[in-house]
Amino acid sequence: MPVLPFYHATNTQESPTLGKLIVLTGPSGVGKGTLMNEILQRHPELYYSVSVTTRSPRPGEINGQKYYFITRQEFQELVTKGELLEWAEFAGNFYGTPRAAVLDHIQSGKLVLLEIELEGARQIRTAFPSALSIFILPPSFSELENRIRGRGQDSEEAICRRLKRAEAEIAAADEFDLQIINDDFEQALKEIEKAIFE
Ligand SMILES: Nc1nc2c(ncn2[C@@H]2O[C@H](COP(=O)(O)OP(=O)(O)O)[C@@H](O)[C@H]2O)c(=O)[nH]1
Ligand SMILES: Nc1ncnc2c1ncn2[C@@H]1O[C@H](COP(=O)(O)OP(=O)(O)O)[C@@H](O)[C@H]1O
Repeated sequence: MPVLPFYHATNTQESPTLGKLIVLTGPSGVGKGTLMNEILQRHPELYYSVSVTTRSPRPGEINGQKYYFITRQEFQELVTKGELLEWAEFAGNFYGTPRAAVLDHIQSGKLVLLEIELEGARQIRTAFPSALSIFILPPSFSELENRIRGRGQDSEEAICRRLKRAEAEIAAADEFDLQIINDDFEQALKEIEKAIFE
């Protein structure tokens, strides 16, 4: 079982007062993870919230880097104990944001980044109205499909589930503070950086 950074939150208040919470969302395959990695490389002072998931690791995915890979039972226990700030089911697996680490980093004045799907992003918007929410759009649906397939890491079934879900996600883009099209990668990065640091 992975060792999770779940210590008791010193702050139970749900509204960030010192740091800033930033949510990046958008359909699977749009490039959220790639954009996030580059932002973290360029700005190591940012805190990236590592999620828990019941999905199996893809080849090369290291436990504790992008995700803590846990069982469904472990996930259920975290939900029951109120240890997740938000959680959702996506394409047959569960994903959630560990609460304590995020709240403590906000309290200490950090910029905290979440990269999560639509339902979780909605939960965060409700709980943290002052959070900055950014929706990443693909230049077209066919390009989104090319990217998911080109990544070459998911089964046909997983790809179909993601594409089906993508339509509903894209339809919700306007709910978020900012919509950024990830066509030219550098341009998209610049727009995200501007939103985060302005
Ligand atoms: N609600 C929620 N969604 C998450 C969390 N972590 C990751 N996700 C989202 O879950 C979806 C599936 O992620 P993943 O299985 O890594 O597939 P990928 O997005 O196709 O690379 C993506 O939209 C992620 O942004 C989380 O903690 N909470
Ligand atoms: N601007 C872009 N132009 C072309 N390909 C991109 C761009 N941004 C990301 N990609 C590629 O698209 C694929 C999906 O990106 P990924 O970051 O895994 O998406 P997500 O995390 O949103 O599921 C990856 O192969 C990535 O290299």
